[in-house]
Amino acid sequence: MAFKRHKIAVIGAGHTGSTVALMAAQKELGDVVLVDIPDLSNPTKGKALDLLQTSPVQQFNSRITGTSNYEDIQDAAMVIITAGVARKPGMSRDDLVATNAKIMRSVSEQVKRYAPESTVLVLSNPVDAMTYVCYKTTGFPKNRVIGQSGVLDTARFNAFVSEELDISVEDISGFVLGGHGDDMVPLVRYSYAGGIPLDKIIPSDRLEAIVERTRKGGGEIVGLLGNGSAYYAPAAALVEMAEAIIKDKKRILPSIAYLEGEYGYQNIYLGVPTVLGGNGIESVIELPLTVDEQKALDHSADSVKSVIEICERQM
Ligand SMILES: NC(=O)C1=CN([C@@H]2O[C@H](COP(=O)(O)OP(=O)(O)OC[C@H]3O[C@@H](n4cnc5c(N)ncnc54)[C@H](O)[C@@H]3O)[C@@H](O)[C@H]2O)C=CC1
Ligand SMILES: O=C([O-])CC(=O)C(=O)O
Repeated sequence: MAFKRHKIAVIGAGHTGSTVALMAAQKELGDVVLVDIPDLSNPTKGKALDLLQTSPVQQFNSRITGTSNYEDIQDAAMVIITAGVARKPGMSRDDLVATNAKIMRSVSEQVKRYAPESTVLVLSNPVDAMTYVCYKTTGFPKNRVIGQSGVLDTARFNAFVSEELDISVEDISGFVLGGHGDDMVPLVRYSYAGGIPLDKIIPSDRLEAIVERTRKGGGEIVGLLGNGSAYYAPAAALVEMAEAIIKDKKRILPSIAYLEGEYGYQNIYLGVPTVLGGNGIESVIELPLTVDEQKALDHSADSVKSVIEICERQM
């Protein structure tokens, strides 16, 4: 049997979608099909053509095409959903729920129809609830519907620690649990620099400031950009998850996973440590939490549940 490149569909060709297309192609993870809603002109085709023309310079062989026709995602192995509106200064991610849940349902119906065997990564906010909507709409097994938050939140935490200590990002491994909101739970107790627990080398007030800045990391960028939200680091996070799955790497990465009893929760999508490989989420890793850590996680899960309830009333 001939070997073929994977097809990766990226739905939503805005800031994050087009950046994902470029980063995935640069890594030659597969041929990328960028999809967005039809327009009088054809910006999605135009973006894809521009992106493709970086390939001779950067020496990658992945193809990138643009379309507004879902038939073009037929049999994609992976679908990355970035479609939806982004928040503006003064808004929370949850303020996007009504608009983005509608978009997520219509996109997920197309994914179910044209790429029924795909593994889906969801980015659109509020992402824990949007991943739930995608799961319920596609009816795909839970291991194949996965949300992105923790890779990005951990990257922010690691970047701040690297700046604080003036040491390489390569040696820092932070750990963030919970929903992708300001009440997410960065767990200092499970965070290290070169194997050394962070609380041994960073004073507690500085560490608390880093935790707080991580929680509000998305909002900091929304405030600075003025008209939209972060996209380079979110795209890099999606591509790291996609690579772990496409190459069956079995990496331990945080994912937004459907929980059926893990950490004490049922029927919810929430950020937890997972093993990501060829079968998507191959397992959820449960860790012992202190009473205070569990309380913080419960608080975050309650916020996610209330947004999921809003979505369920619309479904
Ligand atoms: N989970 C996370 O960590 C992060 C989530 N986000 C979220 O990702 C989403 C996208 O952000 P950006 O790319 O910056 O926004 P953007 O506005 O640049 O791009 C969104 C694109 O989605 C398209 N779109 C809207 N409805 C569609 C539909 N029915 N079918 C196909 N495409 C459709 C729009 O035309 C637009 O091109 C937002 O909801 C944002 O809040 C962004 C960064 C991080
Ligand atoms: O903050 C936002 O609206 C976008 C996002 O989720 C992030 O950058 O973490």
